[in-house]
Amino acid sequence: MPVFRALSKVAKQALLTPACGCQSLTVAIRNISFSPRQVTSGSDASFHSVSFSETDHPKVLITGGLGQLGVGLAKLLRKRFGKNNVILSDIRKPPSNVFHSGPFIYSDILDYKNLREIVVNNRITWLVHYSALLSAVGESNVALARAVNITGLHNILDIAAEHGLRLFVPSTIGAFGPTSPRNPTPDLCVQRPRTIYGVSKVHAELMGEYYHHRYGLDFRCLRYPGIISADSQPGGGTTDYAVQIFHDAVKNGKFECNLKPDTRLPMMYIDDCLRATLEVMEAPTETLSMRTYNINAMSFTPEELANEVQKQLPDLQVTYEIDSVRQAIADSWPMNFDDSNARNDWGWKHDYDLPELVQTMLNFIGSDSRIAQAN
Ligand SMILES: NC(=O)C1=CN([C@@H]2O[C@H](COP(=O)(O)OP(=O)(O)OC[C@H]3O[C@@H](n4cnc5c(N)ncnc54)[C@H](O)[C@@H]3O)[C@@H](O)[C@H]2O)C=CC1
Ligand SMILES: CC(=O)[C@H](N)C(=O)O
Repeated sequence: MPVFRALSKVAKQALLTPACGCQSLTVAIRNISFSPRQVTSGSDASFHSVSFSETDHPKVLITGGLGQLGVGLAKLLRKRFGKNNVILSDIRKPPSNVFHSGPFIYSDILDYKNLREIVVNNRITWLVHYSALLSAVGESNVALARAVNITGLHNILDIAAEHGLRLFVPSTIGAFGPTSPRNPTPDLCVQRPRTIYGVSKVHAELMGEYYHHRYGLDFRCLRYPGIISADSQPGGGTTDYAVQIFHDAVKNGKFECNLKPDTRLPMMYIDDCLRATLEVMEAPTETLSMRTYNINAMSFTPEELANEVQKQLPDLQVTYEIDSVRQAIADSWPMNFDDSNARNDWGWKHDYDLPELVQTMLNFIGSDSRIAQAN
C-alpha cells in the first residue's frame, strides 16, 4: 500500500528524531506530489472560555454527517464558529432542511483524492470523522464495514497528517469485548472485541495514537456510550432500542424490545455527547494525558428504562423478542463505563441522568407528534 511505502521512506529519519511532544517531524504521508509538511505538536486551542475572532475560527469538515450525530454536531459547531465554517458531508442526499441550514458537500471517504480536494479547497483545519457502519449493520455486511471503517479511516488519517488538521474520531463502548472488565470498564484494559465494528474502532484508536506519537497528528478520540436522540434516527446499532422505545411509546403505546430486560449498557443523551466532543476538541493539549478517553453519563437496562418511561406513560406495554446477534454483542460490551480520566483531565461532566433523559425525549417526541397530528 502506498502509505506504508511512503512511511518507510521517512521511517529512518523519524526514528532518529524523538517522539513528538516537543519536536517537529517532516513527514511525507502519501506517495504523491505535495511538499513535505512540518508537523508540530504545539496547540493554541483553549477550553470553555475561548472566544474566536472571525479570523481564527477553525474550519471544520464533518464526514458521515447525515447520520444520527452529524447534523446536531454541525448545529452546535455552527453556533460557536459561524455557519460557513462548518461543512457537513456524506454520500447520501441531504433532506432539504439540512441542505438549507449550512454548507453541505458530497464526500465518499473511500475516495482519497476527493477528500484531499475538499480539505484543500475549503482550507479545513478540523476534521470530525463520523462515517462508519455501526455494530449490528456491520455484522450484516463485514466487507463494507471493513472498507468504510478501516480503509476509510486510513484515508482520513493520511489527509489529516498531510494537512496538519486536528482530527476527532469517535470510538465506542463496542471497542471492548467479553474479556474486558465490564463493570466498570476503565480506559486502559484488555480490548478484544468480537464485532468488525469493535475491531475497526480499536484499530482507529491505535492508529490515531500511533500517528500522534510518531508524526505529531493532533488526534483526539472519545469512546461514546450508546447515544440517545429524539430528532435523528440511529444507524443500525445494538443500543438503538433505547431510542426506538420513545417513538413507539408515544405513537403506539407498545414497544417490542430486541434485548433482554436485564441487559445493562452505558448510555448518554445526544446533547451531552456533542458538547463533550466540542470540549475535547477545544481542550488545551497540555490537559490531555491521553488521546482516547471513555465518556459516560448513565447506565441502565431495558427494564429500568421502560419503568422510567412508564412513570410518564403508565399504559406503555413492553414485550421482549430477542435478536440473537444484538444480544450477543450487548453481552460482550461494558455494563458501566469508567470515565474518571476525562473528568479529571479536561473537566468532562454530563448534564443528563435517566429521569432528565426520559422527560426530555418524551417532551420532544410528544410535541413533534402533536404538531404532526395538527397538520
Ligand atoms: N450513535 C451512537 O450511539 C454511537 C456512535 N458512535 C460513533 O459516532 C459516529 C457517528 O455515529 P452515527 O451518526 O450514529 O452513525 P450513523 O450510522 O447514523 O451515520 C454514519 C454515516 O456515515 C455515512 N457513510 C457510510 N459510508 C460512507 C462513506 N463511504 N463515505 C462517507 N460517509 C459514509 C452514512 O451515510 C451515514 O450517514 C460513528 O463513527 C460511530 O461509530 C460511537 C458510539 C455510539
Ligand atoms: C454504542 C455504539 O457504538 C452504537 N450505538 C452501536 O450500538 O453500534
